This record gives sequence, structure tokens and C-alpha cells, in this order.
Amino acid sequence: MAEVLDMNSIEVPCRIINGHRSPLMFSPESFDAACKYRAHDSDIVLCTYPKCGTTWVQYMMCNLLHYDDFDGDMSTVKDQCPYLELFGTGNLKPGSFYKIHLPFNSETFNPNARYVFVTRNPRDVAVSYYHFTAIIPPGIPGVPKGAYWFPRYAELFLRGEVWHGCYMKYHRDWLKGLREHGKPENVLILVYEKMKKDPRGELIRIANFLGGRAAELVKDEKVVETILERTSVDSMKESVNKSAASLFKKMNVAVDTPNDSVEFVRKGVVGDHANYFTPEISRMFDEYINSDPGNQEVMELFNV
Ligand SMILES: Nc1ncnc2c1ncn2[C@@H]1O[C@H](COP(=O)(O)OS(=O)(=O)O)[C@@H](OP(=O)(O)O)[C@H]1O
Repeated sequence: MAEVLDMNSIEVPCRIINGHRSPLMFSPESFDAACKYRAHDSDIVLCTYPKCGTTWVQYMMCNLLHYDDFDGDMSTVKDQCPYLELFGTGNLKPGSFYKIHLPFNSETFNPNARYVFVTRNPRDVAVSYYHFTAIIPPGIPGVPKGAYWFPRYAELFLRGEVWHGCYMKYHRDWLKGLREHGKPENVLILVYEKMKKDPRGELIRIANFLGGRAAELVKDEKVVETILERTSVDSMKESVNKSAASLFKKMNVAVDTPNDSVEFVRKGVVGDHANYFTPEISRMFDEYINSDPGNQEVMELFNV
């Protein structure tokens, strides 16, 4: 008789490295090196909790920094803006642009470096992360894909028992860290919901934060149009998902998805949680948000 899967016993498989929950596919050496890497004065760090809009901002910034060479391929983007926990720090030189999903750490934080922090409503993050967790190997061994598992994932998400830990702790610590240790002129906070409302305005804000050639580029309306087109959901579904699949193959990671495509870019909308949240899940999220006054500061970011 087929074994019945108890959905309530399923965990997200993680490896604990330096106290952080790493996906199993990451090399412990790379992850550990990323945890210990202190930013140089001239670095630009894209720091986000996963699924907050990292890839979108990464693509906008790579366009602004490498406009003429930008080809939309994830292999190129990973060289222009490597993901430290996955690729390690071996190739970094001062003046690099890179992304991390690591928590705030005052020992590796450098107030002279520039930090771009991207955030998004935790309800939509949970849904997005649930989809991603289910498709990226080793995924959840033995768990078939399907929305019915979301209630369990939501519980694990609220407890912080998912890759990269607790959303709220991550946000509270980064916002406090940036406020107390950062220089305001070196910090840019972007909100996914605001980017959806006004991508042009936010692109120009990013360009002005970067300054130099990036700020010059966006004075040309044609360039702005081109970057907005290259970073639209539809263009990125094409460019990112297919090239991510070939990158995974190159890294010998078996991808369990149809059409050889890894859905880094899935729906790209605000409010998808309405399709997944039951009244019980909504109540759990409300309780979670109200459980700590520091969470309100985070939630206020989404009143856009
Ligand atoms: N161009 C563009 N416009 C709007 N939305 C976009 C775009 N690119 C990516 N996305 C959506 O961002 C979600 C993935 O987040 P991240 O890139 O932060 O994921 S990752 O942690 O770096 O893997 C994921 O959200 P969901 O669609 O809700 O799953 C992506 O679809």
C-alpha cells in the first residue's frame, strides 16, 4: 500500500552554517566565506531577504552599470553581480557589485560601502518562496508539487524554519543596522510594491543613487525605455528563466521543472497571496505581524 505523506511533518531541508539556514545545494565553503566577507569602501551590496525582488533590481542595476554589454543572460549577470553565498568570494575585488541574502552583521558591514536593500510584503514573499522551494533541487524530497502544501510552508515561514531564516528578524535587524551603522547617503531602500507602481521613478532613483555614468544614462529617455523593456516581467521571464536553467545545468544541478526553465520570474504581481491564503493563514500572519512592535515598522514600508 502506498505510504500516506503527512504534510504536517514536512520540513524545508537546510544546512546550518554559521548559524544561518543554507539550502543544501550551496557549498558550505562558499557560504561560510560569504558570511565572513567584509565589504570594501567602494563595493555595492544588494542585500535582500529572498523573493523580495532581488533579481529585478539586480537586472536594473546591471543595465545601469553595464548598459552596452547587457545581454540578459544569467551567466553574464552572475559575473557582473555574483551571489556570494552560492559562488563564494574568491573572484571579488574592491569595487565589486554583489548580492547577498545574509542577515545584518555589524562586523562585515562597512558604512562607506553602498547598500541597496529591497523589501516586499511578507505575505507575497511567502507564496513566492513556497513555489521556489518546491522547484529548486533538492526541493522537498518526496513531496509532490501542489498548492495544498502551502499551509505547512506558511507555518514554517512564520517560524523562520526556511532557507535564510525568519523574514521579520531579517528585516528588523537590517533596518536597525542600516539606521544605526549606515550613512544615509550610502543606503537605498527599495520596496517591491512601489517599484510595481512606478518602475520608471524607481529606476531613476537607483541610477541617481549609483551616480556617475548611471545617472547620466537615465537622462536619455530612450535608454530609460530600453531598460524598462529589458526588465519588464515578460522580458525577464524569457531572459532569466531559460538562462537560469542552463546555468544550473552547467553547475550540475538537476532541475525538476518542465521546459528546462527555472521560474526565478514567476508571476511578478502584487497580492498573489490572495490566491493562497485561507482565513486561518491570514489570522496566523496577522498575529505574527502584531507580535512585535518592530514588525510594524517593517509593514509601514508597504503603505505605498
Ligand atoms: N521584472 C520583474 N517585475 C516584477 N516582478 C519580478 C520581476 N522579476 C522577478 N520578479 C519577481 O520577484 C520574485 C523573485 O524574487 P527574488 O528575485 O528576490 O528571488 S531570489 O531570492 O533572488 O531568488 C518573483 O515573485 P513571484 O512572481 O511572486 O514568485 C518574481 O516573479
